[in-house]
Amino acid sequence: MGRGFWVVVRELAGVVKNFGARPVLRGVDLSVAAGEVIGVLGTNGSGKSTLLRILAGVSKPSGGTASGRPRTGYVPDRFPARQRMSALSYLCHLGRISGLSTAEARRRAGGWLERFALAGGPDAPLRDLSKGNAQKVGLAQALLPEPDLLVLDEPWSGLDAGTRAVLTEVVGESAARGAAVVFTDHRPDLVRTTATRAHRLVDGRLQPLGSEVPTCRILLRGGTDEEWSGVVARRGDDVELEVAVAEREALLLEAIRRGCAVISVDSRVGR
Ligand SMILES: Nc1ncnc2c1ncn2[C@@H]1O[C@H](COP(=O)(O)OP(=O)(O)OP(=O)(O)O)[C@@H](O)[C@H]1O
Repeated sequence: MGRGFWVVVRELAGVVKNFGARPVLRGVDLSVAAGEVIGVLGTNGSGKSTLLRILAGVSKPSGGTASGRPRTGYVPDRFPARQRMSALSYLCHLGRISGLSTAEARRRAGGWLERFALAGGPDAPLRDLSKGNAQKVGLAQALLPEPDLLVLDEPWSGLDAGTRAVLTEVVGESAARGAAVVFTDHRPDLVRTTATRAHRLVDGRLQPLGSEVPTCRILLRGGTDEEWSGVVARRGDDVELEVAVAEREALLLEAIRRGCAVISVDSRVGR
């Protein structure tokens, strides 16, 4: 794989993904070039993980094309690490599968676990790891083969402050050595500061950040059990929605119809 800016490592053209009759991606075009860091924002259920699975090559589009076969490291939104084996043994095993010698796999795996400060050390059994520590092993397995494309699904979530900073450094270093990085997150500020290019996934399509319609956040409490679209977060009885400013009045009327209390309407727009 050639290195350097504008070498496209992976390209999605008109990618559609349906689950049953339900379209989640409706025509996504995305060129991913070596050395760039692409951030993807989107509300819960907007299809970010679906998009990243297709980019990582672990899921096939229902329509359109996904081309390029870079060496890929992928961190899914939930890292499944239920095995009895230690973090180090697990990573060494994956390293050998990806073609590394045992000694090299051990050296790299140990290095990543130390850098991410895995609690319990490299011999900690996978199934005993907390969510954040399992996430560190997930990151280490993705970084192990020095991928040309790093696909990270909400990689900062669940990490402590120190490890979040290390991960930000690692993303920068990966791009500097010529890897492409694509990540998702829910925080527009983090996406803006970390990515060289940022998008928002809306209605199954990618929009460059900044070109999207202005939105506002509305916090509702209680009401009927009907599903909302545009959910950003749920806390107990509270649901936080992000909606286009143009739809604000209609949504507030709907909230009243459903018997919800309107706790706040955040007037910051265009995020
Ligand atoms: N394997 C599947 N089968 C059926 N529906 C699915 C499957 N995977 C995802 N979906 C649906 O596709 C939609 C998009 O899901 P996805 O996980 O991609 O969203 P997301 O933007 O990553 O959400 P979140 O921010 O909550 O992680 C959701 O409605 C989800 O229920």
